[in-house]
Amino acid sequence: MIATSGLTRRFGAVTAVDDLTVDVAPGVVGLVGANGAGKSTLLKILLGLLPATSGRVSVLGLDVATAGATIRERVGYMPEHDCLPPDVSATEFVVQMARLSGLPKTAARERTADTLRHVGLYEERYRPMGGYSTGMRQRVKLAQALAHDPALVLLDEPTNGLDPAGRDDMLGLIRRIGTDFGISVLVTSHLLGELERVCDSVIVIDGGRLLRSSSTADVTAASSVVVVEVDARENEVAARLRQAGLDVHLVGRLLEVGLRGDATYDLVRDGADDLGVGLVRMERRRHRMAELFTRTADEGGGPGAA
Ligand SMILES: Nc1ncnc2c1ncn2[C@@H]1O[C@H](COP(=O)(O)OP(=O)(O)OP(=O)(O)O)[C@@H](O)[C@H]1O
Repeated sequence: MIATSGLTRRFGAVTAVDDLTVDVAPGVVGLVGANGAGKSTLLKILLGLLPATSGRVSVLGLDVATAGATIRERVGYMPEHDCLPPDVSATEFVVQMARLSGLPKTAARERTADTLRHVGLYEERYRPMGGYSTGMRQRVKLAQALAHDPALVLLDEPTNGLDPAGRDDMLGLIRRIGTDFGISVLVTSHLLGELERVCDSVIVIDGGRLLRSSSTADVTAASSVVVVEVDARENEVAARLRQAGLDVHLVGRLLEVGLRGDATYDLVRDGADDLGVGLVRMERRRHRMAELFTRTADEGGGPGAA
């Protein structure tokens, strides 16, 4: 979907993107980095809006240096900053953007209605955007990126300024762009935790340099720890399970039990039952990407994962 080789972009003394070589497969891909890491600069280079200082980049198999206009026909872009005219409605705006992308009038109207419905804007779509909440504005920005049915969308910090419920909605929408419509997504955020929930893979950059590029499934594979929560007397349950030959650590009120095959689950259930204690939760822990990247940061001075 995207390939860069030795990509570098300097602004005077600042190197915003520094010798970046990365191959991005189709799917929903996260690009994470602290503020100033070079994410927006990279997106603008991918769109052919900003020339690289050196190195090569291709998007959808096309060379950005020579095929910028063709790439922009097939790629949607949601910029980070607010860019919506306050005195027009979402419908008028998205129709206009779709027409600028080359759709005929009727097709532009139809696509606009579909896309605005998809992002969850209904009767509000006829009101001037100046009165919209941040969440509604982010949805319009997303809709205009999708209006011309692109093969790939580049989303720059789409959860910025949203409250937790708004973030969840936006992350759900992003996931569905990939799964329901088969459109590849490159989405940036400074929060790794939110990207791991919706992305097939994540690229981490810091100071314009590649720190890591990994598939989410590889990183978040199941660990060998079963987390157990009981409704009382966790110390006694822990002792009981140790007697049964299991490794148990008490962390606050939770028991972390080392997995020894499927029999572990039966031993935990029986142990709690013997003591007359209720079992609230028993689940195999999954690694979180943040753990891995925090270790990387400790070793190499990269960004803290949130
Ligand atoms: N047009 C420009 N002129 C000068 N310096 C710039 C320009 N654009 C970006 N930079 C610098 O390049 C570095 C990377 O900026 P960039 O906006 O790409 O980071 P980012 O990861 O997108 O962060 P943010 O989320 O804060 O926008 C920063 O140090 C920034 O100040």
